[in-house]
Amino acid sequence: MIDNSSHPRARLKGISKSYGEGSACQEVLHAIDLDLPEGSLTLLEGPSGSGKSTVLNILGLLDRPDQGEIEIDGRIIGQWAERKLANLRNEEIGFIFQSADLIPRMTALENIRLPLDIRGVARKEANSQVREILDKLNMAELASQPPEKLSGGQRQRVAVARALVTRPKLLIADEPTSSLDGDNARQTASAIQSLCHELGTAVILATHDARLREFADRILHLEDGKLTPDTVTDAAGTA
Ligand SMILES: Nc1ncnc2c1ncn2[C@@H]1O[C@H](COP(=O)(O)OP(=O)(O)OP(=O)(O)O)[C@@H](O)[C@H]1O
Repeated sequence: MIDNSSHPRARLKGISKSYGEGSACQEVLHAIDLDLPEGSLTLLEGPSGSGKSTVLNILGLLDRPDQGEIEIDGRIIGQWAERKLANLRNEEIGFIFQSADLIPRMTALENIRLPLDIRGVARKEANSQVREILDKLNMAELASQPPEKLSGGQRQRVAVARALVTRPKLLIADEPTSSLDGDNARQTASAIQSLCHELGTAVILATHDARLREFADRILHLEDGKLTPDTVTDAAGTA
């Protein structure tokens, strides 16, 4: 059940981040605020170098901000130790990158099952969870195929399933469709959208790909260190 009355799945408050020192210092993010509600897909657009990956790395607890607060499902992260960050990341955050990075010599089913195997989920239960997610993505017939027998789009949808099989609270997707053609990009975005709505996962997806706009619940634009609602969707009242 989606309950937007409670705290968002992830929240950034007053986040600033600079790289370099002295005269080479460049402020990439300036006092960014961002809420990612349960079961919603937020598209993050912005020119190359505007800091989209930096936002995702901070949300994914892979990088620390210079200033500001990160909140994941109501917990303020503050100065948590690396081990605690790694645990939270493994248990509650899923990642999808430009390349699917599936393990060769393992079938699609085994690749998707890997995060469940690592958690020690019993084989029968894990297989049934994988089959459930493959069914939802209309990919059941691909379960026994190794990555080299899959198309680029199918591989990326396997990566989507692998990222979501553990039902993370937050999904971070960095340019997940940039290597795909139109149909495959749309099918991958559609897979992310339908699973995030169904599982209640908050998704943030950074992209240059305007084809993905139709799948977004909200579009944000990052430029000059600031995050603003996209003017078109804002005017339509959906941002
Ligand atoms: N580890 C780092 N050290 C120094 N500078 C960095 C580092 N990471 C990012 N930057 C700089 O910060 C700026 C933002 O980079 P970032 O990768 O977040 O942008 P982006 O919007 O994701 O770009 P793209 O769309 O090209 O992937 C760039 O100028 C980049 O060179």
